[in-house]
Amino acid sequence: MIHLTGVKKAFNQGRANEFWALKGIDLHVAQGKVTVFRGPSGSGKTTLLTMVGCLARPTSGRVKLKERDISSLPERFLTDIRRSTFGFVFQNFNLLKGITAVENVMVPAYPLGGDHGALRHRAHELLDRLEMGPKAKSMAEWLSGGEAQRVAIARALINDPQVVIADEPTANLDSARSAQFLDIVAEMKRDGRTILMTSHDPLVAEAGVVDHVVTMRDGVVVEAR
Ligand SMILES: Nc1ncnc2c1ncn2[C@@H]1O[C@H](COP(=O)(O)OP(=O)(O)OP(=O)(O)O)[C@@H](O)[C@H]1O
Repeated sequence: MIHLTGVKKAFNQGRANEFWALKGIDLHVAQGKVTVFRGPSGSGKTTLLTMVGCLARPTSGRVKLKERDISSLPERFLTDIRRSTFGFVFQNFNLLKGITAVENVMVPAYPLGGDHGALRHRAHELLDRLEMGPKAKSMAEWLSGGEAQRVAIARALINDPQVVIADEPTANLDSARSAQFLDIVAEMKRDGRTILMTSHDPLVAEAGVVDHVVTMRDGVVVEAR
């Protein structure tokens, strides 16, 4: 589904502090599978996810999504593809403060227009599925880490994405909540979604729901299984 060929990414290119975070990645991500990226801090996992999720462009190399080369598309096309194809769960969940949980879930759907009432209904349904119904009207800043995470997951799913990308999703969770998160991953997989996540947590890499583990070091893939 997603093919990376020779993907390199430099930060501060041409300056004294030039740094190559990715040094040539070849990778194939199959549809409907769960892939975990692991490796030491600074090995390039997050940078790679930003390439795959069209959040940034490679310095060189190609990213193909369903046979379409997306690495060279202009920003406005990338924005559309990002919105229609990917859902993101960021490490600190990045919920907007001052608005409720359900309003946070609705935010990524606003640019697509559509009926506000139907959208609110869908957002409530997603929160119910994640057992967050009772907290739907809580302000984001009142939520615990595990609750905020489930709101972030509901938000990632609001546009019915084919691919869900999660950066260190269990970093702020205890073991019970991490296990609960993996159950949610299993459900997303059953729904046919492709899931990509980074994790330092061995429990995540070894979980039964995970199909592929990609190990990175110093901007290259050292093992893929
Ligand atoms: N915007 C940036 N400008 C300069 N350097 C950057 C930038 N973003 C990332 N880097 C560098 O690129 C390298 C890879 O970063 P990345 O966040 O991809 O690593 P990671 O494997 O996800 O690490 P962690 O496990 O700590 O999240 C790091 O050395 C980082 O300092």
